Amino acid sequence: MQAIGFIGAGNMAEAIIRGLRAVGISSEIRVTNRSNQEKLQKMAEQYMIIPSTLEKIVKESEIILLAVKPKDMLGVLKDLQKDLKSSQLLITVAAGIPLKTYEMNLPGIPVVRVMPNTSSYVLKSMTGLVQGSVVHENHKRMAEEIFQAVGKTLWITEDKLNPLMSISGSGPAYIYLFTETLIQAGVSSGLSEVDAEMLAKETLFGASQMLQESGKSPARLREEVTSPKGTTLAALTVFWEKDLQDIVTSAAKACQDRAEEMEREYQG
Ligand SMILES: NC(=O)C1=CN([C@@H]2O[C@H](COP(=O)(O)OP(=O)(O)OC[C@H]3O[C@@H](n4cnc5c(N)ncnc54)[C@H](O)[C@@H]3O)[C@@H](O)[C@H]2O)C=CC1
Ligand SMILES: O=C(O)[C@@H]1CCC=N1
Repeated sequence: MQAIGFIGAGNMAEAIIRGLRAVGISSEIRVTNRSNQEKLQKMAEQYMIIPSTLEKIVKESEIILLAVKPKDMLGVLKDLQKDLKSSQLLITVAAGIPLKTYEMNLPGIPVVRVMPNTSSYVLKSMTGLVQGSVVHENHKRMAEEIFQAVGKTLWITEDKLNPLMSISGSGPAYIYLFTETLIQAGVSSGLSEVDAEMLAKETLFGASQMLQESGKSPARLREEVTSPKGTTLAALTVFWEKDLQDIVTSAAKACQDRAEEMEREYQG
């Protein structure tokens, strides 16, 4: 894999870098971070990254991966305008910034817009990828190589990226919230916090593995837990009566609406 430079060393950058090193990718990885230089030093020790500056990253990386918050992106694009070359590939993980913003600010530079998730950390990301207008097959292969190393990938069109984000990009947070509420339910029923946490987490791990390995659909797996007139049915009936489907659909829609709002804000 070519030399990669990360601009931004937050949660998402660390998850990807950790994943790349975990699968044995030994390419040069340069990283710059505006805040928290201690974190950069720690990452140098843990993942053999080279703490760097934006200027050096532009000089020495074939792939530049933008991992700053959307509000900081326009500033970074301005900083990149002078020295970036069309032989370099730009990959952005930012939510809510359309491809045209990158292409207007950096004409002629190939850009791939991606939406991974933080499970890159454990090589289980689900990453959506969208190709920009000057992206060739070799650029697609370069982007795919990074994200296939840290999980599964799916090429889609840009109009589907916000729907994808509302499922797999933000989705881990929904699962963590559900886990938190399950732990709290256990505590409310009299279990200790420690026991409730172990029960909820192990249940989530087991169910995830069943989804992955059993070859059965989620509906079929649910039915196998649910005895007629039994305890599970009593619990599921509460989810249905309170319209869990409506809650989840509305949450995914809110996620997409916010992304669209950001896209209007950041299209400059
Ligand atoms: N956290 C997540 O689950 C996901 C995040 N994303 C996207 O990833 C991007 C980063 O998100 P997080 O890692 O969660 O944010 P974060 O806040 O943890 O990290 C961003 C980092 O960028 C640094 N930074 C800001 N401006 C900079 C500059 N000019 N030069 C160098 N470093 C700079 C900050 O100091 C910070 O450490 C966002 O655009 C977000 O939309 C995408 C998918 C999932
Ligand atoms: O919350 C956010 O905006 C980012 C995008 C997907 C996950 N986290």
